[in-house]
Amino acid sequence: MGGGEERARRTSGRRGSRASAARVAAADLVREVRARDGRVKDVARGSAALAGLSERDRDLAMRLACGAVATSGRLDEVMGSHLTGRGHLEPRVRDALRVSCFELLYLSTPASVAVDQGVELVRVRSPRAAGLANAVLRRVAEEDRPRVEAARRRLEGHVTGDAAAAGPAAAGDAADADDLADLALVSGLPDWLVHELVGAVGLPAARRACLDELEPAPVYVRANPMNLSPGEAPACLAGLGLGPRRVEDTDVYLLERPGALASSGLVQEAAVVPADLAAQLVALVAAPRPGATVLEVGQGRGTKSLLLEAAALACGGVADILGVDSEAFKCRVSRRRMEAARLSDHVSSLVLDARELGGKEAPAGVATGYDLVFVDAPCSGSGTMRRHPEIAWSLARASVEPGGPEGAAVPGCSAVPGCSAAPGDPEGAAVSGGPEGAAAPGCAGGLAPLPALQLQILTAAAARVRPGGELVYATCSFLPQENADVVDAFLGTDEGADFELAPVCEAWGVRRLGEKGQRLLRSFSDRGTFLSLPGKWACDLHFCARMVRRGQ
Ligand SMILES: C[S@@+](CC[C@H](N)C(=O)[O-])C[C@H]1O[C@@H](n2cnc3c(N)ncnc32)[C@H](O)[C@@H]1O
Repeated sequence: MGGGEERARRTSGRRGSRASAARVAAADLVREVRARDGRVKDVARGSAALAGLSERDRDLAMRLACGAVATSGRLDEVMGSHLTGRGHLEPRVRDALRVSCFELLYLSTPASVAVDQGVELVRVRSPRAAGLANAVLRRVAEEDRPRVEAARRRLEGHVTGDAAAAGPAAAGDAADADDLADLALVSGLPDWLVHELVGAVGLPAARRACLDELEPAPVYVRANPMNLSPGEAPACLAGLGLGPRRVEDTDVYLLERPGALASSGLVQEAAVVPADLAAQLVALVAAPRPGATVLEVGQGRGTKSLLLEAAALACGGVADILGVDSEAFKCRVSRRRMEAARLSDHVSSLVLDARELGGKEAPAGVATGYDLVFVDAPCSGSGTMRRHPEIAWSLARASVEPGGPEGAAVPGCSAVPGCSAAPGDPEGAAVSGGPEGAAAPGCAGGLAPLPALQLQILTAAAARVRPGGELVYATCSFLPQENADVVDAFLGTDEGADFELAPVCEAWGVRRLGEKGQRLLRSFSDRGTFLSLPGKWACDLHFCARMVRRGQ
């Protein structure tokens, strides 16, 4: 913070109030995310202001910063409607106003407190903008907050079956313009993503997802059997006060009080693997048998490798996994994690562009045929926006929808005009470089750039499945363009003609679950593929499809 801002902060308490440390930290985070075009979590990790706060204030600062980023476009629209004729907002003033506008619209803070704090927060940034902030925030409190509250009540009415609260549009599952407007207002998502969400999961599930969208994401863990026996996990988690709740009869636990997980050392020691329930279930669909050979494509920092091994170990023994990823630093992180997990003899990492996996000859270090090839594809991350709030308003529609405006694309489509930028992928859809001249085949064939890259990776990886072996394709996106469309396009290629779709519920790792776990999986399985939806268990939206290569 500059000296001017510090002076302004010291003198800001005109009527005895001053901006709270949590709100100042939130506005700092929002500014940093904008200035660095970064991710909230990465910026938060290095934030001294955040580190100096109490746990309660840190939680509030994170809630405000994540919310202000997740709803930024919606907040600008609301604020913009009260700014007409009032001139241009300096970016640092806009950052502070977004934080306060989010608090007014989406948190239960009394309006008078949120407005007063908002004015003081803006005064810290720019004393002369305090009057403008006062005028805008008062109108947001009087006009927009009641609109959001009413929309929320209607959505809750639909979800709980309270027809009086739901209002006249209660009947039927087809979304009309009022439904879409309510969903957009309550979730803060861009209109196009709301539209896509309803198309992908249906109106009832979209309502639940939109109601949850701005709540803190739940924390799920499962034990790494190499360091903590699954039988001892519940007592260990409960003893630390984490409030574990078992998900049906799986080995996955929801932590009802996850606050102490970070300081418990369990994650650093690789005793437990934190990952959303959806990711944990995808790993069960892809679970390798003990002793199986596995090629994991898009290994990233190794979370799924740990989950795949946990599933194999729970059934008697380790699998042999080779993970490939185009990002060298992720491979380094993954190797470190496997050492901590005592799995480095069984899981290795290779820096490789997966598009090089195709053809008769396998690249150096890669075997010719694997029992299982698991493609954890680079994707938009649209199913994980609760955890990665910057995705919602930075994801370029044209990167996932064919025929969109030029310029929104992913590297690897570089041979195709307009393919040069990257979408807002939490796990690096943006790959640097790529094999010489490797155009994404689908780019020219009607797929948008990101699905085209996914198809190219899936097709190349499929070449490494042995006859009779399995190919699992997964994304953390709900967009059909990245999911079923890619799988359908793959099955239509020469390589794909050798594969047939196999129901996820018949996967070995799923059949080994008890009745309740299998029922949970079945509830997420539509036409044989998997798409997780928020319901009894809050979770991200992930997709996976399982395919088997013909022959033995
Ligand atoms: C969804 S993330 C994988 C997450 C990872 N499996 C985990 O559980 O931590 C997709 C990964 O694909 C990698 N990736 C993107 N393009 C790639 C390519 N052409 N070849 C190999 N990996 C790629 C990204 O670096 C990213 O780590």
